[in-house]
Amino acid sequence: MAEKIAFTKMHGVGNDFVIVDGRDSNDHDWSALAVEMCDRHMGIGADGLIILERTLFADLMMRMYNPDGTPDVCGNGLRCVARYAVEEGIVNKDILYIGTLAGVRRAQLHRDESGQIVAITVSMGQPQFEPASIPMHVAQEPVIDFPLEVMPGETLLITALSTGTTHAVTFVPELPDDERFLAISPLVERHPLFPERTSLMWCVLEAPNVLSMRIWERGAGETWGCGTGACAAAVAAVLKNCASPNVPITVRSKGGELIVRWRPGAEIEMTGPAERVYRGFYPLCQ
Ligand SMILES: N[C@@H](CCC[C@H](N)C(=O)O)C(=O)O
Repeated sequence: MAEKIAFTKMHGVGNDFVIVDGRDSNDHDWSALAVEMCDRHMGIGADGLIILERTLFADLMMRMYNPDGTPDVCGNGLRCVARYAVEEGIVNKDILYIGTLAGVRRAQLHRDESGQIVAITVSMGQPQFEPASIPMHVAQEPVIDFPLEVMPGETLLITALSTGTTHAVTFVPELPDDERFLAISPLVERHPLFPERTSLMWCVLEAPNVLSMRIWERGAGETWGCGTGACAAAVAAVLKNCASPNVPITVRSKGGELIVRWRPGAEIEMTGPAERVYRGFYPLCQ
C-alpha cells in the first residue's frame, strides 16, 4: 500500500502551510514534496511546507520549504508551529524555543480566560543590514530608498534588509492594482542586484505606526501575509522615521493584522494569530 504522510493545514493571517511532524518519519525529499503538496490545483495547496524535526538546541526544529522547493525562514509559520507543538503535546509549556535556519526563536502563547490560544508572540532575531547578509549587490549600508531600476522608465525606491530572509520594502502612496503588482513584483524578485532573489513588500503608511502592505514572496508569488515581511516593513518604517521605535506597529495585509515592535540594536518581536484549518493524509505516489 502507498505510504501516506499525515499533515495539518494551518495559517497565520492567511499565509497557509502544510505542517508535517517529521520527527519519526522516513527520509523524504521534502523539497520535491513541497512543490507537489503546495500546488493549489494538483496538491493540497499552501504557501509553504513545514517539517518538524528533533534538535538538541531547542524544543523543536522547523524547516520551511517554499512552493518552489527552496528552503527558507518563516515568521507566520513559526507561530503556527508553536501552537501545533503545544496542542499536539510535543511541548508542554507556553513559552517554547524553536530552531529555524536563522537560529533559535522564542515563542510565547497568549490565552483567554477559557484557556484558548488567542495569539502568539515570537522573537524574530535582529534585522541584518549589511549588503552581504541581505544579500544585495550594492555599496550602501543600510540600504534605504535605493533607486532600483526595474525596467526602463520604472524605478522603485527600495529599503532592503534581512529578517532571516531577504526583503525589499517599497513605500508607495497607494497599494498597486493587480496589473502593476503582477508586472513589477516578479522583476524585483529576480533583479540581478539580488543574487538569491528577494521578496517585495509594497507598503503604504496609513497612520502613525500603521502600515498596510501587498506581498510578493520569493518562491511563492502573492501571499495574504508574511511574518518576516511584516517585520521588514516595520523596521524599514522605523529607519525611514515613518514609525516610532519600541512602539507597537500594526502591519495589515490581505489576511489580517500583525503587531511588530523593534528598536535599533534589539531583536524584532512579532505578535499575531495562528489557526488550525484541517488534518489529512497525503498519499506518496513515488
Ligand atoms: N511567509 C513567510 C516567509 C516565507 C519566505 C519567503 N517565501 C522567502 O523566500 O523569503 C513568513 O511568514 O515569514
